[in-house]
Amino acid sequence: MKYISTRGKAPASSFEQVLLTGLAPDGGLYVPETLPRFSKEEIASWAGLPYDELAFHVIKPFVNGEIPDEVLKQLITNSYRDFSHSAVAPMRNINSNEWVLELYCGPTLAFKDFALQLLGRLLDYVLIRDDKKVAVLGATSGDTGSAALEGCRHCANIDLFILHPYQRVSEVQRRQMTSVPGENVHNIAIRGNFDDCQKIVKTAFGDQSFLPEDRQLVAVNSINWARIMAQIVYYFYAALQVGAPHRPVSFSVPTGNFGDIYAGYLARGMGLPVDQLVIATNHNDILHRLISQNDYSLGELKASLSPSMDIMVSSNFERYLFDLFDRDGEAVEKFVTALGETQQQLPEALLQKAQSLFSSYAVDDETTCKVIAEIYQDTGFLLDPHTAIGVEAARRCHRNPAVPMISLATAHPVKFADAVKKAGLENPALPLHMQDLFEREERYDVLDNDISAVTGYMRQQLC
Ligand SMILES: Cc1ncc(COP(=O)(O)O)c(C=O)c1O
Ligand SMILES: N[C@@H](CCOP(=O)(O)O)C(=O)O
Repeated sequence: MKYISTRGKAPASSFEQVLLTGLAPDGGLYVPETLPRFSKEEIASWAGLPYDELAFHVIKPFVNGEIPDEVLKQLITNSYRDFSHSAVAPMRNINSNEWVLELYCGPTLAFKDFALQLLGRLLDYVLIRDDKKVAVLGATSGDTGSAALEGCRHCANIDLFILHPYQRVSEVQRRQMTSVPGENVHNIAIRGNFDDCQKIVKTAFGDQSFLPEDRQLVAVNSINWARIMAQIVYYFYAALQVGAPHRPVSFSVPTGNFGDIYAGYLARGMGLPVDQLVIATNHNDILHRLISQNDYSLGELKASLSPSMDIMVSSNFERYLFDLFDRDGEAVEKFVTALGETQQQLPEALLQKAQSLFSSYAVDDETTCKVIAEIYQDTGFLLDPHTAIGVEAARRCHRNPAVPMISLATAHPVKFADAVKKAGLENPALPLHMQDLFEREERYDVLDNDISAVTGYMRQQLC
């Protein structure tokens, strides 16, 4: 298996090459040249497998033998060993055919742990084997940051630089990142929003001349293919529990950078019978506007009660566009680089194609809180605001009630006290391993929204 760029101008790369980078040299994102496809019988034979065993089957074709099977198996098993629930990703029924997939049983209480626990181990293995040192550079709206630090902080060959938007993440999210000890951990608060942080990261990948000679940048955001690869697994895991592959299944996914829902799109391409994928957004609704009104234009990024989804420039949408545009890299580049300059529209036939799989819905803060309160009252289950948006969008968009609808629960409510309080409910207690979070020392620096401020800072720390 080779990986190619969505802009069509970069040489094909191996798994190890895409693991150890971020963007392709032409500014595009890597995708597999061809997607592995599993037969119905093969998928059916995985019913009842423990999470890690299923993950090995799904992930193996993407690694292409570049890591020996036995090693890969062990890295996967170790990644999910310490999750707080034996099912790793437990499923909960909230109404007749409505399900919630709990993806927050990892160490940092968000779905990011599924990929970043594995990414940290894959990097550690490859870097030690090849005797290489790298600098990880990531942007976070709150959850990727702590999951990346937790996944990679033990790797001696990695220095970690995580940018978060100053005063725009929740207090628990900030403390989870800024209280991580270690000489190799560098938290930077940027005076700007998440899109600003992500732009700095992408610009730095494009010109790495600021790094010492023996270093290269590696991404921990979902621009790194390995992130997406690991996130495909739980779509299979959940679907198998409600009767797939013998019946279709739908998913509702709280969406920001489009990584999570893109993983669901790939699961479908690999043979999982997915009927509907619901794009659930907060008022930063560029993707909802595109799907519902064919309006792909930047609006003002406004803070919400679901801060992790305060994103407008949705990185992985480019990967989907690459397929939608029949893998025409030039057309993709033209479409995505015009964002911000003009209002972009899809040709009608392509919009209809997108709409045949994707539905979308945007949920405001008030409704988010109402849903948190209602679901708690009806089921005793406390949702975080991102999950509440997914559940509401699922209810609004579910086309066929006979098809199970699974909403992805992407974070634990304890991370978002503001929303829980505004819903009139009490915030749950922090889990045992985070009990002293509010007493831990915090370390971070605040920098202007300026690429040279960040690259200068990184150079100073690395030299
Ligand atoms: C809790 C939570 N939910 C949903 C999302 C959206 O996921 P994606 O960016 O993959 O669309 C994020 C962050 O991206 C998140 O942290
Ligand atoms: N919501 C994310 C934003 C970054 O998304 P990623 O999936 O590309 O890492 C966060 O919490 O940081």
